[in-house]
Amino acid sequence: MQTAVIVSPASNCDRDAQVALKQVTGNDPHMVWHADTELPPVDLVVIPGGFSYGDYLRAGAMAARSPIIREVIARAEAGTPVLGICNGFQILTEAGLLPGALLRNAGIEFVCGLRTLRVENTDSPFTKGLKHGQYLKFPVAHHDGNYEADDETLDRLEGEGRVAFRYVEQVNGSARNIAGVLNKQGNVLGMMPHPERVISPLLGGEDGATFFRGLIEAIA
Ligand SMILES: NC(=O)CC[C@H](N)C(=O)O
Repeated sequence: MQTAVIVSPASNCDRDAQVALKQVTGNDPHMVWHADTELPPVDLVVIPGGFSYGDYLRAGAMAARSPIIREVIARAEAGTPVLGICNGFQILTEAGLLPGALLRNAGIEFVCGLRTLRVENTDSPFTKGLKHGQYLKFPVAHHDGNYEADDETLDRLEGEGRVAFRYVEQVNGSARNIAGVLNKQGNVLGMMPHPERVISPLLGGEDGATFFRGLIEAIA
């Protein structure tokens, strides 16, 4: 099992993603710089959290135009699973791989801490190992996590089962408490909460390890 983590200037969860992937796959992921134009053959691409390009213009807007993202889009279209966490989710919407946008949190404040999510989809590689209605506790840490899309898009996402995770309480103003969404094919997931930060009791929880184990088993 080979994986890749995309690293941009001011990514800050790339090391966490690297450690989580090593823990579940046994292999070191390829750390791929944003300016690279090619990805090695991999079974999974992770775009980690952070403040790529200082969140300049809009969070994720500049990283979405990085050379490597053209290759990520090509892989996603060819069916490779792509996971965007927090800033990675922002990059995926800015790159057009996922619908909607991540706006400034309602209330303007940076939100930080463990939040509970409910699993809403079990029909994608990312969620196959989970149970519908299962609760997961993942940390959030963002100022632009307020997921918005027009009503037609939101209804379509709901109707097609593409809401992967929902917060059980209001966290940042997100429409319908959406915490994570899938693309139509189910091989691209964007989520604001951070599973890579809870992969051991030493880090305050193991729900992230459960998430990554399920994902790796689904694509093995
Ligand atoms: N943890 C992160 O990835 C932070 C995401 C982001 N740039 C924000 O604060 O909205």
